[in-house]
Amino acid sequence: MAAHYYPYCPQPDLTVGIMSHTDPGVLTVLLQDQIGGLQVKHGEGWVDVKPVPGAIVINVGDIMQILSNDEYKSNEHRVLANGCHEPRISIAIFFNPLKRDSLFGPFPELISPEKPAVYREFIYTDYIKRFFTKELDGKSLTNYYKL
Ligand SMILES: O=C(O)CCC(=O)C(=O)O
Ligand SMILES: [Fe+2]
Repeated sequence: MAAHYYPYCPQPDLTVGIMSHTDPGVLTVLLQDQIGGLQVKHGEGWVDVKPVPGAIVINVGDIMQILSNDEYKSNEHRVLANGCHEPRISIAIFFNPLKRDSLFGPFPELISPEKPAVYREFIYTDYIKRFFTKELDGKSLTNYYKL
């Protein structure tokens, strides 16, 4: 779980809240307050994920993309710097695999001659180490494991 606190930024055009990234796990459940600033990539552009009172945001993570052999796609998202005069708060709960020493890769049921495996297998511990030693930079984690 992560609790994010985005203080007021007097020059929001000069920086960002969180750089563009995808979440590495299976799914993320995100609760944001009413301030706004979360955006999701759509094509080459960015779309505001407007706060809806009582609603949660579900992000598909990279491991879901890999396990599903690209049936589900992890979504690139970012948070703008907060130009509002009150802080923004969000809480993210990350659902991650428990068996960290096991091999991960596309489910065999989702591999066929028509749809070969898109990703090679790997140990989750190595994968998560890679995530924490790189910058937040869009879809580089899934791209790294592509065949
Ligand atoms: O603060 C937000 O709305 C997003 C946070 C986020 O992307 C994350 O924790 O991975
Ligand atoms: Fe995220």
